[in-house]
Formats: sequence, structure tokens, C-alpha cells
Amino acid sequence: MTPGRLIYLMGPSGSGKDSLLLAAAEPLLARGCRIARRVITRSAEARGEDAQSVTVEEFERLEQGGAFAMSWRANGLHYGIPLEIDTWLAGGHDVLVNGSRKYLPKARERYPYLVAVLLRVAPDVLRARLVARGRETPAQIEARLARNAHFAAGLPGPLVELDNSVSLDITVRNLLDLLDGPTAEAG
Ligand SMILES: Nc1ncnc2c1ncn2[C@@H]1O[C@H](COP(=O)(O)OP(=O)(O)OP(=O)(O)O)[C@@H](O)[C@H]1O
Ligand SMILES: O=P(O)(O)OC[C@H]1O[C@H](OP(=O)(O)O)[C@H](O)[C@@H]1O
Repeated sequence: MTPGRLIYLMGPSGSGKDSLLLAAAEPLLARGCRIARRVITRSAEARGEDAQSVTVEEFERLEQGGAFAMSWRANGLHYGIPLEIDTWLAGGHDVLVNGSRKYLPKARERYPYLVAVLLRVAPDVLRARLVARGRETPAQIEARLARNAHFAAGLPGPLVELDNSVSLDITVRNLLDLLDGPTAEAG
């Protein structure tokens, strides 16, 4: 069986990764594409996505027990992608992951042919969206915006960029076109 493609979605905090995954969930599932449910050390009230909320101790126990295909630390939080994505990929399903830009090189070590997708929005729009979302404190929002400077020089390797300064419907369409098109490699 041909393995599915790992679609590794990245973008600044507030660029709309969760919104896009939610809005695209139905057509993605209809295409046989699975969306990884993240494990995060963020409180259930603040998580803003269908993530599994765990304590740091639980996270570390899971990580040490080999429960994650990928895991990283960022923004003062721990993030894990459950190992089950490997079963999905082996079963021929495309898998979409809400990833980290910093972790991209590591992710490529494990999944050399992953399809890297970078969601972008104009800087002023990004700030406005983070403030309007209100999930983080003003200081945390500034820290998240400052984190983007680390990635200003560009990310390594091939990637596809999607502009989400536009309406979400258009970004959903562009994501689906990308998945339906020939650009994405297998792996
Ligand atoms: N195309 C869009 N047009 C208008 N508002 C949008 C659009 N996409 C996302 N938003 C809004 O922007 C805010 C940030 O989006 P979202 O939480 O999906 O970002 P994110 O990339 O998942 O951020 P994080 O990495 O911090 O979780 C949300 O309030 C969301 O409703
Ligand atoms: O800055 P980089 O390394 O791209 O990403 C860091 C992490 O922050 C975001 O998560 P969230 O905003 O806490 O949901 C991303 O999804 C990623 O997991």
C-alpha cells in the first residue's frame, strides 16, 4: 500500500492553523485525510482546539513511554503528536499535523518527504487577531510575536506558503487544492 502524506502545517501563533483545521475538517475527512489530535500541557479552558490537555508530569510520562511520533517545547508549553499517525500513514491516509516551525528540521529527520505548509498573515493582522482571540495575556502575545523574529530569515527546505490574510473560506479552498494537486510528495 502507498503510504499517506504527512502534511506539516506551520505558521506564527495567530496565523489561523487551528481555525483552518477546524474549517477544513469535513472536506479533509471526506478525502480520507486524518487530523492529528495534539497533546498539550495547556489547561482545557484555554486550549482553543480539540487537544488533549495534560499536566507536565503526564506529558513527560507519555513522552518517555514512546507515546509520541513528534514532540516539542514552545511558548512555555509541551506539545506531542500521538504515535498513531504512523499507523494512519502506513494505512494510506494523509495526515495533517499542526506543527512547530522550530521543530521542522527534526520532523524532516523522521519524515523526509513531509509536505511543509506555512500559513502567513500580514503582521498587523496577526497582532490584531491575537488580541481579539484573547487566549493569552498581553505579555504572552508580545512574546509570541517576538518569537517570529527567529524565523524571519526563512525556514529550511521546500515549503508551500498559504496566505491567510484573506477570508478563511479562500484559505480552506487553497489547502484543499494543494492536497488535490500534484505538488505534494508521498511519504
Ligand atoms: N482567515 C481569517 N479571517 C479572520 N479571522 C481569522 C482567520 N483565520 C483565523 N482567524 C482568527 O484569528 C485568531 C487566531 O486563529 P487561530 O487560533 O486559528 O490561530 P493559530 O495559528 O492556531 O494560533 P496558535 O498557534 O496560537 O494556536 C482566531 O481568533 C481566529 O478566529
Ligand atoms: O513558533 P513555532 O515553533 O512555529 O510553534 C510553536 C508552537 O506554538 C503553536 O501552538 P499554540 O499557539 O500554543 O497552539 C504552534 O502550533 C506550535 O505548536
